[in-house]
Amino acid sequence: MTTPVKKVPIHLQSSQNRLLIKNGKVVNEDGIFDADVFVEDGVIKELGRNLIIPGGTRTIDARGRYIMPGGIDPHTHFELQMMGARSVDDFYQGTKAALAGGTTSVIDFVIPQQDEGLLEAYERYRMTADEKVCCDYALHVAVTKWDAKTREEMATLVQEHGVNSFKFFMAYRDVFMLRDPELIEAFKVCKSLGAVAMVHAENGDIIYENTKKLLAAGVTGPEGHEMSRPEEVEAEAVNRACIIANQVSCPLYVVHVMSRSAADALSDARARGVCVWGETLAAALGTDGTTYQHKCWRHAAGHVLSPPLRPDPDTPEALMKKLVVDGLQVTGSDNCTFNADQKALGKDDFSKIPNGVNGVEDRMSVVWEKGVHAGLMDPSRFVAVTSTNAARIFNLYPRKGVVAVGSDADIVVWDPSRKRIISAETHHQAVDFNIFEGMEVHGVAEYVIVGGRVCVDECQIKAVHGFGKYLETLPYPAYVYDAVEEHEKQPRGVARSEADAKRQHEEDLALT
Ligand SMILES: C[C@@H](CNC(N)=O)C(=O)O
Ligand SMILES: [Zn+2]
Ligand SMILES: [Zn+2]
Ligand SMILES: [Zn+2]
Repeated sequence: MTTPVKKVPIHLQSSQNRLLIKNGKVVNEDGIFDADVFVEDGVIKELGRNLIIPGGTRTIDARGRYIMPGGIDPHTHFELQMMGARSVDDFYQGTKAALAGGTTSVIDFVIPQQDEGLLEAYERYRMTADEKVCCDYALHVAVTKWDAKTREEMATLVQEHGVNSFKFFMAYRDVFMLRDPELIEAFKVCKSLGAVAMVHAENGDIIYENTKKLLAAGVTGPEGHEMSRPEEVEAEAVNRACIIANQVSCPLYVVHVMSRSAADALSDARARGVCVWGETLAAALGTDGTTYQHKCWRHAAGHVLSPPLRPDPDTPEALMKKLVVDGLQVTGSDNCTFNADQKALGKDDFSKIPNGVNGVEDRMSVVWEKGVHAGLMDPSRFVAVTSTNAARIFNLYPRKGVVAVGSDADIVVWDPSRKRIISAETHHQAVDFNIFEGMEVHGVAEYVIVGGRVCVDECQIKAVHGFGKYLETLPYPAYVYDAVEEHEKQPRGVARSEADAKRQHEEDLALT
C-alpha cells in the first residue's frame, strides 16, 4: 500500500517526480533480484536497498509484488479505417486501456488509405496520435503498394522520421497485398536502410480462390472465414517470407503467428539460421477458432481477425510453449476493435466482416495466466516476451524494456496473486465486446508508472490525455543487425547440422 506522504517543509517538497518503489522483486529478462527503485525526473536513478532518498519522495510499498519493465505492445491499430469501418479504440482510449493492463508503450501501424502516400499517411497518424496518447508510442509503416515513389518515401521515413520497420501484406489481395517480386524489392530496400521487414503472412491468392468457392457454395457465416484460410495457408506464407528474406539477407519479423504449423515454419527457419523473429497474439494464446461455430453471430464474428484463430483447441498451449522455448519471441495484441454494428457489415458475407479483435488491455494478464500461472513460463521470460524483446528488435532498448539505472521510468508493479474476471462490462476499451469475456486471470498491474508518473494507482486509472510522446526508432537495431552480420559470415549449409541439433533440443524441451 502507499505510505502516506508525510508533511515536509515546502523547500524540501519536490514536484511529483520523485518516487521510491520499495520491498519488491525486480524482474528483468535476465533475472530476478531484490531491490528498491528510485525514480526522479522520469528516469530510473537508483536500484538497491537502503537508498538515501530526498524528502518529498512518494513511496510505493511493493511487498509481495514484482517490479517489471512496462509492457511494450508492438502491434496495435487504433482508429484504423479498414473494410468500411474505423476501429473504435482511438489513440486516447486505446493507450488508456493499455496502461490499465500494464503496457506502457505501443507501436501502431501507419496504413495508408487508397491513393495516400506513405509520408502523407505518416503525417496524418502523427497529427492524430500525438495529442491523444496516454503513453509513449512508435509507428511501423505498412507498404500496401509498390511504385516508383515507395523506395524514396521509405528512406525519408527512416532517415527523417524515426521509422525503422515496414509491414508488407502477403494477403488482402487487390487491397494491401504485395507479390513475391515486390517483396524481394521491399526486403532489399529494408536491408539497405537498416530497417526491419515485417509481414502479414498468408497466401492471398489461395484465400481469394477459397472465398469465391465458399460463398458460391452458400457458406456466408463467420465459420467461412477460417475455412477460407486454414493454417497451411499461413504456414506456406511464413516459410516463403523466411526464404525470400534469407536470400536477400534482410531481418524479418512475422506478425500475428496464429497456428502451430506457422510457428513451426518460423522456428525451423530460425534453427536454419534465418534472421527471423516471430510474434503471436494474446488472442491466440487465450482463445481458439471453435468460437467461429458459436450460434450467436455477433459472438462468432467478434473473433474474426486474420490470420484467424485456429479450430485446433491445442493451439493456444502449443504457441505458449513456442514462446517458452524461444521458438517465438514476442506477444502483441493486434488490437483492432469493431462494435457489433460494424461487424454486421459482413452479416451476409464473412469476407466483409471487419477483421480485428481486442487485446491491448488484457495481453499481459492473458500471457501471465496461460504462461506463468499455468507453470509453463518463468517471470523473466514473461518480461522478455511482453516487453524486452520488442524493445530490442525495434531499437528501443535499454531506454525501454528493462528496469535499469538510466532507463525510462516505465514500470509496472505486478501483483501475481491478484485475480480479475475479464469482461466488456468492466474493461477500459471502447469496444462493446471482449474475446476473453468471463476469463479469470491471475496477474494484475497494481501500479503503472509512465515516465515517472503514476498512471495506474492501486488499480485506479489516472491516465493523462496527451501525456505520451512519439518514440523515434532508429535504424540498424544491434540485436537484429548483429545477427544478420553473423549469419552473412556463415558459409552456406554449415548451419544445417546445428539447426538439426537446435531443433531436436527445442522439441525435447517442448515435450518436458
Ligand atoms: C489489418 C490488421 C488488423 N486486422 C487483423 N489482424 O485481422 C492486420 O492484418 O494486422
Ligand atoms: Zn496483419
Ligand atoms: Zn452473443
Ligand atoms: Zn495488425
